[in-house]
Amino acid sequence: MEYIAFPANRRFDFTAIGRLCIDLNANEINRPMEETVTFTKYVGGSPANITIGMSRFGMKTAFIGKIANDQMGRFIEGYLKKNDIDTGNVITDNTGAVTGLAFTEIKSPRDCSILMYRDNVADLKLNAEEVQEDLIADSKLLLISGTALAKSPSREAVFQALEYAKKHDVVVAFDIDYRPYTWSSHEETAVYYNLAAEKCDIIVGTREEFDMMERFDRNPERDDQVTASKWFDYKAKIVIIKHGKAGSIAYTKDGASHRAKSFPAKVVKTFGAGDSYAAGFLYGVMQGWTLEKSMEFGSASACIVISSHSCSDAMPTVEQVETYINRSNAGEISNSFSF
Ligand SMILES: Nc1ncnc2c1ncn2[C@@H]1O[C@H](COP(=O)(O)OP(=O)(O)OP(=O)(O)O)[C@@H](O)[C@H]1O
Ligand SMILES: O=C(O)C[C@@H](O)[C@H](O)C(=O)CO
Repeated sequence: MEYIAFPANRRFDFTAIGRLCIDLNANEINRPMEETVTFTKYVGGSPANITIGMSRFGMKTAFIGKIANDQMGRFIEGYLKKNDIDTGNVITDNTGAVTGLAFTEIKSPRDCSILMYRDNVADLKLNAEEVQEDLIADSKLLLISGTALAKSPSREAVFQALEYAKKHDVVVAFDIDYRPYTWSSHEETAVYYNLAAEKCDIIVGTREEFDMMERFDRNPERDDQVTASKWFDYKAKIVIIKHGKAGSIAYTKDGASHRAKSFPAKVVKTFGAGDSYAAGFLYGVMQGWTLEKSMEFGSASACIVISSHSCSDAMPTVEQVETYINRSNAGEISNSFSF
């Protein structure tokens, strides 16, 4: 059954708008960041990670964003180009804004956190006039990421992109991607997340992220099915609620639910699971696979990334994901933690 009809004859399969930042992942792992000394630099930013993942899967990809006019901005742009991501709508800031930094702390495979430096970041200075309509019009799928809604003018840029997507029948996926450090209040977050979600065909988030969106009409009795059903009254065709190691559930407008278990993994760090899962799932849906197969592919993709030190660098190829699935099903991969 086809849940999403993607437009044909578009130059790009997948275009994302939002955060381009730098991950600085602690090299001395399994200890608090107070005790770490060295870090490895990777390109980061949830939408950037997802785009890199889609590109590794062989999709034709592009990015809409803003980078700092410094070495970090040029590092990011060079990495996107090296990964065959079109950067024609990646704008260099001229106001002296800086690159967002995500310092990652790996106290243990189960206890990871991210310290984010987000003051005066270039990615939130993308404005609506800088969003290229012709790029969106030439894309099959547009990904928006929740954190880009946190401040103006990035907020208005996202809504402009949504208007272009609607005008040109571009499918829209919304990765909720709630990062508290970037928002000033829960109420403001819920307002803008709901306004954006109403315009999206696919919505992906964790249970906690949907709870945040339901702030104004929260009902403790609400379950995933009720949460998902709200969005089918708008534009949504697929709503996915992620539950970490417990797997994920996709709900569809026909009232069906589709479940996926997680795969065993030798976990190094937990973050990056959501981005790699989203890339794998969206890739599967774009291939016309069943939701179960797409979720399975996303789940295995996530395991590869959480078993690695990085997020962006670790984004796998189709062959690597298929091999992971086969090895896991053959019992060759166990749930273990690397120490
Ligand atoms: N410990 C784990 N072991 C195996 N698979 C996992 C694990 N954690 C997450 N996953 C897989 O990744 C998917 C997404 O993970 P999760 O629900 O944690 O999303 P997220 O919170 O957005 O991730 P992130 O930590 O990157 O923000 C899960 O549905 C599952 O398939
Ligand atoms: O999205 C962010 O700003 C943090 C990412 O760069 C980091 O790789 C991560 O947390 C992935 O989920």
